[in-house]
Formats: sequence, structure tokens, C-alpha cells
Amino acid sequence: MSVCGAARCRLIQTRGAVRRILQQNRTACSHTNGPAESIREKLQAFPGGSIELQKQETGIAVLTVSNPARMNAFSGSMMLELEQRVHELETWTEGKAVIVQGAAGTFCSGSDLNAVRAIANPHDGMKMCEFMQNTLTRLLRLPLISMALVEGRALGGGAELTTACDFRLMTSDGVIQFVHKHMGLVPGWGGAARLVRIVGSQNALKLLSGAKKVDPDFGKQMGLVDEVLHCSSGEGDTLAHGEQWLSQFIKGPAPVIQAVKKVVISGRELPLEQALETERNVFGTVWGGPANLEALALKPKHK
Ligand SMILES: CCC(=O)SCCNC(=O)CCNC(=O)[C@H](O)C(C)(C)COP(=O)(O)OP(=O)(O)OC[C@H]1O[C@@H](n2cnc3c(N)ncnc32)[C@H](O)[C@@H]1OP(=O)(O)O
Repeated sequence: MSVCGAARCRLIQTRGAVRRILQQNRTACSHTNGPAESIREKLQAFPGGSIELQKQETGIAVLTVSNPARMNAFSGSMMLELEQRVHELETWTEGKAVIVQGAAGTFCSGSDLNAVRAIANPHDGMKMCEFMQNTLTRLLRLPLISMALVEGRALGGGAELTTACDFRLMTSDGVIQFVHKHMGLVPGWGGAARLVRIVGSQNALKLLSGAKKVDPDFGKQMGLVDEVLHCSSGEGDTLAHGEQWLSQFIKGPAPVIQAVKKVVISGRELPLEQALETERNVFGTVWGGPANLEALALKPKHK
């Protein structure tokens, strides 16, 4: 193929990739699309628990998966609520970060097995996965730095949820386990695709095929866990420790933090040419902006 032909081919691939991302976001944002509507009705039929969102003045939001009677398993209504909460975060211009945690000292035990039994046919299963994939993709693409705070267990879909965050922190007794194989399943909420990108395909294969328990040491060793908090789950101040760790990445004004996250997302997801274009555009939003002018006036030395 000629150089021009190869370049044209790359351009077509790039446009295809961008169209796919936009299409995915459109599907995710659509509240009127037929098949998505039918799975919404089915999910709504399995109530219980809640997804709580607390936006703090510090610019850190806390998203809590709460269904303590079922170890924070995701009921159908919680899946719908998660989408709403992610939507609220997408438009939070003052925000810098979001911490995803579970209630009552444990993270999340995956999907509610009662709901799973009731929609145990491939069609509904795939629709549920499509719904959760869209929500978790939007969570990962938020212009906020995200962190899963794993106290206790993150199992099945709970383990998948941790991969939809930029960072994972664990208490010393925390466990992440992709138990899907033990359930005759594979991840379906996008957890396998994201896991491969975080730890590489060799490690992902080991974790999924062996349904291996990832404790803090193992997690750090393979790059799944970013930090271990030296406290146990349910000790009370775990969230404060998590916020403290996160604070090193969110100093400065929200527009700058959001710009940082945007260039990382485009670098992570787009082909190079497209990522470079996005980077230029994002740069244009901060260049000559208040934080930039203030820094220039101070003539800082970065020693
Ligand atoms: C997307 C694909 C998926 O996520 S598939 C789902 C994968 N998750 C699972 O299979 C988790 C199964 N549960 C367990 O292994 C255990 O309950 C774990 C989480 C380890 C907790 O054990 P343990 O501390 O002994 O408590 P327990 O078993 O008595 O549980 C307390 C109550 O919670 C419930 N629970 C737990 N997980 C779920 C779940 N995923 N769906 C529905 N209910 C769940 C238990 O049934 C138990 O309820 P009950 O007190 O017996 O009424």
C-alpha cells in the first residue's frame, strides 16, 4: 500500500473509532431507545438498595453502593440509579474526583443473584450487560479522577465496577475476585476488556480463568491495586484515608483537573492522530485561562 493509501486507511479507521465512541455515548444517553426501554422495565421490577451520591465542597463526590442486607449486591433498580448518578456527575462542573465505595464495610458482591435468576436468558442477559457496559463506560470517561475504595469484598460485578475507576485502593483485608467462572459466566459489564488494559492479557487470563482472589499484595504486584490503606474494613475512617491519598492528585482548580483527565481519556481510547487533536482542543480550554495567568504572574520555580 502507498504511504497516501495507508494514511487514508488510518484516517478511515480513526473516524470509525470516533463514530463508535460517539455512538456508544448516544446509546448510553438515550432514554427512549426501544430495547434499552424494555430492559429498564425488567430491571425496575427488581428493587432494593440504593446508589447514594454526595457531592462535597472539596470537589470530591462519594458514590456509595448500598444494599447491606445483600453485601451491596446490585438490584435492578440500583443499576438504573447508577446510571442517573453518573449522569449527575457528568454535568458537575465544580467536581474534581469521585470515590466509589460500598456501604457498611464491604464493597459489592456483584449482581443480585435473585434478579439474575429472573432474567436468566441470553437475550435479557445481553441487554442487562449492554446497559451496565454503557453506564460503566460513562463512569470511566467522567472528567473526574475516579477511585474505587475497596473495603471487604469486591466480587463478580463488584470486581468489574472497580475496573471502571482510574485508581483502586484497598484496605488491608480487602479482596477483589472475578468469581464469574465459578458461576459458569464471564464478565459482561466490560470488566474483562478493562482488566486486560489495566494488568495485561496474561494477568487478566490468570485472574479470570483461576477466579483468583486478589489481596492487597497480589493486587499491587500485578498493578491492579494502586495503594493499600493500613486499616481494616469498617474501621470508620477509611473514607478519610482514601480522600487523603486522592488529595495529592486534585490540588488546583476543577477545570484544570478535568482537563488532565480528558487528555488521559483521549490518549487511552483514541488512535494517536485523534488523541492529538483532542489534546490540542483541551489545551485551548486552559491556555490563557485564570489558573494559567495566575501561575504566570507568580513566576513559579518547579524545584
Ligand atoms: C455480573 C455477574 C455477577 O456479579 S454474578 C454474582 C457474583 N457474586 C456472588 O456470587 C456472590 C455470592 N455471595 C457470596 O459469595 C457470599 O454471600 C459473600 C459475598 C462472600 C459474603 O459471605 P458471608 O459474609 O458469609 O455472608 P452471607 O453469605 O451470609 O451473605 C449475607 C447475605 O447477603 C446475601 N448475598 C450476598 N451476595 C449476594 C448476591 N450477589 N446477590 C444476592 N444476595 C447476596 C446472602 O444471600 C445473604 O443473605 P441471607 O442473609 O441469607 O438472606
